[in-house]
Amino acid sequence: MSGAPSGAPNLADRRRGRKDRRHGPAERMSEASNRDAAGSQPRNGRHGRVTVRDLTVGYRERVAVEAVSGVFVAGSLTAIVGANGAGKTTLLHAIAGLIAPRHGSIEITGAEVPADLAYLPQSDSIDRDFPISVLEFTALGGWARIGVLGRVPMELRLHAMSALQAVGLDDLAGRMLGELSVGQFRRALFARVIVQDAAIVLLDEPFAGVDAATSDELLRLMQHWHGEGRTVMVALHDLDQVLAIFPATLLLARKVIAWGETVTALTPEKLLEAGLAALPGTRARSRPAMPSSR
Ligand SMILES: Nc1ncnc2c1ncn2[C@@H]1O[C@H](COP(=O)(O)OP(=O)(O)OP(=O)(O)O)[C@@H](O)[C@H]1O
Repeated sequence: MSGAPSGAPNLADRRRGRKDRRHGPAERMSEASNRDAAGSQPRNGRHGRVTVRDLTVGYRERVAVEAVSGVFVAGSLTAIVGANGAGKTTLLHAIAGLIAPRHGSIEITGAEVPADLAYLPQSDSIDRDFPISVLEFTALGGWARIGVLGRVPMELRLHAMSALQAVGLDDLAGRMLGELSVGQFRRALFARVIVQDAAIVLLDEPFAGVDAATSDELLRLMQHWHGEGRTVMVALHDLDQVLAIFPATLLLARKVIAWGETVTALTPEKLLEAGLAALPGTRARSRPAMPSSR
């Protein structure tokens, strides 16, 4: 990954020759339109492909994600966009295996989960009071290689240090995690993802609340991961950023409003349907409420 060691050297070998050849209804529905501008042929032997079939996820009586079907093709870079409460985090949680589907399924092929799936949560959902240094936190990205209770081997410490360098945080490696600012903590989260070296990367609002320079650097890092052939999904709110950078977009309002090439997914009509104001220069009329949960 960017400026850092490429991580577990045996991952590419493990993935080699694991092309997915399945073609069910979910694939037919969205795969063609979901191919990104860089082409959907993953590079570096990475083939993480996520197929979502009729997925419904909820919390008690509330349905947060309903009947979602589609494919995140290997090597794609997809923005997941929607109003507050649209189900973006819930979908990412379901893909990461943190919440079980109520109905439907998620199939991940070409990658060994959970080790090959990196999830960067919203920063405010992490307890930062845990007594751990920035370096140790970053090294946790390699948990699959060391085991949760194992000692951090020197090779992994070096890898974590190198990842901290890549995000400009090496000077703070010895600091306690709780002492970092919001932007520094976000960089540490990205460093942890670098160490994990996963084929599938899920980012939940990774650029929220950071300054423009930090946001630009982290965006470049994310684009680099995409360039390496990883499958990257990002929940975010900045539509200008989505239009400028993301080849594919999933527009969500509990259900799928649109899923495909960004320029065709983010039309004024579809944005309004999703409860979002239309982009500047487009004809925004009213702003309908989010469809209510059952
Ligand atoms: N732990 C939970 N328990 C109960 N309901 C929840 C829980 N987490 C989310 N929800 C509900 O599920 C729906 C989807 O929430 P989710 O966090 O996935 O939306 P989101 O699109 O990520 O929103 P935001 O942009 O505000 O982060 C919302 O109605 C929310 O209130």
